[in-house]
Amino acid sequence: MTLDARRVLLIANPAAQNGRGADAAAEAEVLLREALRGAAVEVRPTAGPRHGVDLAAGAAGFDVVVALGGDGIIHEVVNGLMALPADARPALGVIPVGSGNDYAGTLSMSCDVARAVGQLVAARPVAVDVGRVNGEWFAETVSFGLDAAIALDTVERRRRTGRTGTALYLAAGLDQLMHHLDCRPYRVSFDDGPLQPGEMFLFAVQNGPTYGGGFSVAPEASVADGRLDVVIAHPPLSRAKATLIFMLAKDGRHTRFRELEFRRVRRVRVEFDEEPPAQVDGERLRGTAFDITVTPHALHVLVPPQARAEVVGDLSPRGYVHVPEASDAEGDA
Ligand SMILES: Nc1ncnc2c1ncn2[C@@H]1O[C@H](COP(=O)(O)OP(=O)(O)OP(=O)(O)O)[C@@H](O)[C@H]1O
Repeated sequence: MTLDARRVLLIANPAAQNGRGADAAAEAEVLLREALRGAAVEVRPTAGPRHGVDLAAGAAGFDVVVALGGDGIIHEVVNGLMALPADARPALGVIPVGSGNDYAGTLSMSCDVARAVGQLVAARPVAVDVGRVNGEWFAETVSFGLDAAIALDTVERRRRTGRTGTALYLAAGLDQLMHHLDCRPYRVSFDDGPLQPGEMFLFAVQNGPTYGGGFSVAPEASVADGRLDVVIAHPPLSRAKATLIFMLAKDGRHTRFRELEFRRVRRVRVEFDEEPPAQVDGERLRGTAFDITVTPHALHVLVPPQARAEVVGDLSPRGYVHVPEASDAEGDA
C-alpha cells in the first residue's frame, strides 16, 4: 500500500537533537519526493520556538503534514493542526529526530530517517485522541511533580551536555529522587466529580503510555480509546521505594505498587497551592490550576504497520486501573 497524498508539507525543526534536524530534513525531503512520486512535497523549516504552530495552522489544503524533530515540534504541529477546522485538517506524520521521541515511540516510528519515510509511505491514517490542558493541545503527556521535574531537568541537561537517551533520564531521575522528593498537596476532580484533597509525589495524565524518553508510566494507555490514563504516586513513599518504582517504571513494571493510583478518565481538574514543576509533551507548563480533557479521534495520524494495536487502538486489557483504598471515595475507577 502507498500513502494516498497529493500535497505533503514537511515542517522540520533544524535545531532538533542539537542541530541534527537540518541534515535530517534535507535527507527526508529527497526520500519523500522519491517515495511519493506525483505528490508535491513542500518543506518549511521552523525559525524558532512556536513557529511550528503557525506553519501547521497555515496548512489547510495539504493532505499530510509531516513533523520532523522531537516531541517539542510534534507538540507545536499538533497545536497548529488543531486550530484548523476538522474538515480542513491534514493528517499528521512523524519523522523522529529528537532526543526523547515519546510520541514517535507510541506510534512505533523508527528513528532512522530512511526507515521512517518507508513507514510513512506504508502507513494508514488512524483517528487518534488529542489531549488539552488549559487550552493547549497535547499529543502524549502532561505531568506534575517529580516526573515533570525530571523531564525538565533532562531537557536542560541535554542542552548543556549534548547527551541523550535513557542514561541521561536515569541520571536526572536519580538526582531529583535524592534531592527533590517533594510531597505536594493538591485538589482533584475526575470526570466532573467533587474536588477531593490528596497528596502526591507525581501526578501524570497520559494520552500515550510514555514520557521522558520512553518511560512507560502508563503502560496500557491507548491514544485511540477516548480516555486519558492518570497515574498518581501517593505518600508514604520512602526514597528507596520511590527509586525502585522509578527504575521499574522504565519498562512499565511498576503497576502493582499500592502507593500508585491508576485511573482512566475523560476529564481532570487539578489544583495546587503553589506552582508545581509541570510539563506538557516535554515542554514547561506554568500555572497552579489545570483543566485537562481529551477530544476523542480528533486528529488523523499516519500509523505504520509496526504499531502495537493496543496503543493505537482500543484493545487494551485494562488490567491495571486501581485506586488505593484511602482514595476510593474520590470517584469510580
Ligand atoms: N529553528 C529553531 N531554533 C531553535 N529552537 C527551535 C527551532 N524550531 C523549534 N525550536 C524549539 O526547539 C525545541 C525542541 O524541539 P524538538 O522537540 O523538536 O527537539 P529535541 O528537543 O531535540 O527533541 P525531544 O523533545 O524529543 O527531546 C522546541 O521547544 C521548539 O520550539
